This record gives sequence, structure tokens and C-alpha cells, in this order.
Amino acid sequence: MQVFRPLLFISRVQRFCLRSQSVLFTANKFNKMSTQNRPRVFISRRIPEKGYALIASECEIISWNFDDPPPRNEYLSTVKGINGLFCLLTDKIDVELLNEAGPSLQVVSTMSVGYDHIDVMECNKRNILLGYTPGILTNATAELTMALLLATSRRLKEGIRAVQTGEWGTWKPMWLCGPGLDGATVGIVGLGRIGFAIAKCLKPFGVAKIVYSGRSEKEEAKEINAEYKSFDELLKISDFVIACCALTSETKELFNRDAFKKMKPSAVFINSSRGGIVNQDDLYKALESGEIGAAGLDVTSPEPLPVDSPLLKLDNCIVIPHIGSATHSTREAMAVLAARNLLAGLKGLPMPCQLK
Ligand SMILES: O=C(O)C(=O)CO
Repeated sequence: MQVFRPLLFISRVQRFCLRSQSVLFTANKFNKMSTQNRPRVFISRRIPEKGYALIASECEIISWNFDDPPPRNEYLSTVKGINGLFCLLTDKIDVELLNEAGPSLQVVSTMSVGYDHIDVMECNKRNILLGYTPGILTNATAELTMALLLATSRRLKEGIRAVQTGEWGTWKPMWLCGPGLDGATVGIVGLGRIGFAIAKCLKPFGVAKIVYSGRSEKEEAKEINAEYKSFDELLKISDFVIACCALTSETKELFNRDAFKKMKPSAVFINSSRGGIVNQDDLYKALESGEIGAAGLDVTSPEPLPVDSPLLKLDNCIVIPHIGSATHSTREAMAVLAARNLLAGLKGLPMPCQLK
């Protein structure tokens, strides 16, 4: 596997080297793998090796081999004339980028189940095939959601801090108590794959009732004894509200002042979907005023959440950095599936997971 850097990229990389020493040490990872007459593919980040190797076996690769994204202007100039794009959920695939890529672009494959970063209509208009990675990150995301729910309701942030600061005195009957899942009503907003997997994880904790809301009732909800409710009713009766819906124009800031007002004052709100479904100012006010009990967020808007965000100052809010799918095997499987989608699309074959 021959790796070289064309002059065009060396000059760009040199500009980065001036700005950041850590980039200097890794700058040679911004590379181009050339083989003649193969489809040209841009991989916009450092990805698990198995996914990269699959693409490398059939394509000419230009890759941005860093964990952080390329600056937008670099991204735009690099996609010119490519046939395939391997992107991440943080990459905005919009009209501007598609115009820069030009008519050669046949396939966009995202290493994510979410696709709110892609202008799907515009890709459809241009006959650009879209691949995504549903299914394989379901269990990892459900597992992390459970971890976040437990950490939030059982006040682990305050507990860990108390140990570290010496605030932990003697065992106190009334100290650091929180709501338990045993006997609770849990509301799942969006009973898709991930919502369903979370419901299954909840069962052994002795929850009394699982309710869900969404566009329509789901046949498979019977399997987990989950009851369909209107969104408002779910908010009213749930001790825990778990947001599992995709970000769409309908769900944008669905969790706002009105929604938080309808929840119980003791309610624990968990979001492992997308930050955009929450109005964060309203969430802060609801948490700060005691309108709801606590919140656990794996996703925020923007990401990363600025360190001066008032949410981070609250004891009753735990924020973690969008790590729902972050297990070794899941991330590898996502990269491999995204690579397979890309290769199939480039060959005009059915993709394992095409977004229609
Ligand atoms: O795949 C996605 O959409 C994610 O959010 C990864 O955790």
C-alpha cells in the first residue's frame, strides 16, 4: 500500500502545522492512496482500520487522517471530482458541498444511523446514492442510555465529586437519594430500534410501566408490554422520559418550555438521540427552577457543548460527549458497513443499508 502526499495537500498541511504542533506530528496522515482507474473516494476522518482497508482494496483514497474534521474550506476543495464520500455525522452534506463535489459524486456513505446532517432531498435530486448504518449500533446506544439514566437518577456526578473533595462524611440516611427504576413509569419518545432496545434493558429493573409516543402505534410494542400514549400524556405520567426520536423538522426542539412544564417535578429526562430535539435554554430553566428533577444528555447542541454552558454548572445535569455507539466492536462494525455501502453504491449494486 503506497502512501504519498501530493503537493496540493502538502501546502495545506503546512498551514496547519503553523497553527498546531499536535497536527504537525500527524500531518503525514493526510494522504492520498493512488491506484489508477479506480473510483476516487474521500474519507473525511481517521476511521477503524477494517473499514479503511475495505475501501482501499478497490478505490483511490484521499483521506483526512485526523480525529477532528478538516476545516470546511479544505473539505470543500478536497471533494472536487470525487466519486464517493465516506462521511461522519458531524459533516454537513449540503448543496454547497454537493456543488463543489460536482456531477462525479455517485455515493455518500455516512458512518452513522442518523442522517440529519445530509440534505437527503438534494442527494435524491442529483441521483446520489446514500448509505447509512442502522441496526449495528442499537445495543451499544441502548447500553449507554441505560448508563446515563442510572448515573443521572442515582446522582453519580455529585457522589463522585463528594468522594474526590472530601465532602463524603459519614453514611447519612437522607444523602444523595434519587428516584429508582423499581415501580417507575418510563416514557420512551420514539420507539424505533434504539427505543425498543432500551425498553428491553429496562425490564429487569422492575419498572411498573413502559409507555411510548411517536407518529403511530407499533405492533412490536406488544412484545414489551408498552402502551401507546400521546406525547402530552406520556410527559404527564412518566417518572423517566427518554428521548429516542430522530431529529427532523417535526422533532426540532420538541422538548421545550411547554414540554418540560408538563413533566413531573421529579422527572428525569434523558437524551441520547440528537441535541437539536431539545431547547437547551428551556431545559436549563426547567432544571434550575426544579420544574423537572434531572437530565442526562449524551448529545447537545452544539457539540462540543461550550465549557461555559450553564448546564454544566448544575448538579442535576450530567452531560457526556456523544458516546452512545462508542464500543470498539460497534465503531468497527459501523466503519465496515459504511465501507460496504460505499463500495456497493459505486459498483451500482444494492447497498447493504441504503437510505431511500
Ligand atoms: O450513528 C449515529 O447517528 C450516532 O449518533 C452515533 O452514536
